Amino acid sequence: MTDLTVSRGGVPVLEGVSFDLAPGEALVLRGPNGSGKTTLLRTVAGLQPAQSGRIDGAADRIAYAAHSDGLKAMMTVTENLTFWANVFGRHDIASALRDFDLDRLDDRLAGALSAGQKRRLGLARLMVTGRPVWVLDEPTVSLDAASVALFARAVRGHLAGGGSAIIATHIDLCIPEAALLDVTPFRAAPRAAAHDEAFL
Ligand SMILES: Nc1ncnc2c1ncn2[C@@H]1O[C@H](COP(=O)(O)OP(=O)(O)OP(=O)(O)O)[C@@H](O)[C@H]1O
Repeated sequence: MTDLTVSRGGVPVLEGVSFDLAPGEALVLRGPNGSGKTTLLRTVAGLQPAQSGRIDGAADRIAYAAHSDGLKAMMTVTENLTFWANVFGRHDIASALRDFDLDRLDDRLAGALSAGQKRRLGLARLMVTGRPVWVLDEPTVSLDAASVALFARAVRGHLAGGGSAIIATHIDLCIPEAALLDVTPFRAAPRAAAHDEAFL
């Protein structure tokens, strides 16, 4: 990513953000609430255009996990993972079930899972996509300490297999391979237009 400016509602949020992410590398985004981490991740994932700058090598390589778990409530755990695997032309869900400790919940409806179990299933979806770049927004919300450790292990396994990850989080994930990027210095200066919209 080179010299990116990202915006919300037409107002620049972060300016001049550049970073590289090679296979096997992870980047943890830090910054206070409202500083622009979600906006940056959504832009990198191609869900919204960059205001300026360049994003190379991201298209079709990213699996994005947002704040919501993106589950089908009336499908079982197995059916949800199978659905996502098939969307990405893949079939193996066994390792995702195992790595996120979902084996014993495999035939439960997603709508009947606890918040932390739903989150584990939402994250397990990443594994079945086969996509090399994981873009994750606050992935550990609702997770207990044991599940955070499961998640960190899954990320490290992904990195060891040549994958990469960009993760916005407020907690220490204990992923020693990860570099940190504090977005605070890249916050856009307040624009006159943002304050002059007196008639909105
Ligand atoms: N539609 C919009 N128009 C203008 N500003 C917006 C709009 N949506 C969000 N914002 C602002 O953009 C800024 C960046 O929000 P963003 O969600 O990227 O922050 P964040 O770093 O992910 O925060 P958090 O840690 O709370 O999740 C915030 O100040 C937010 O209020």
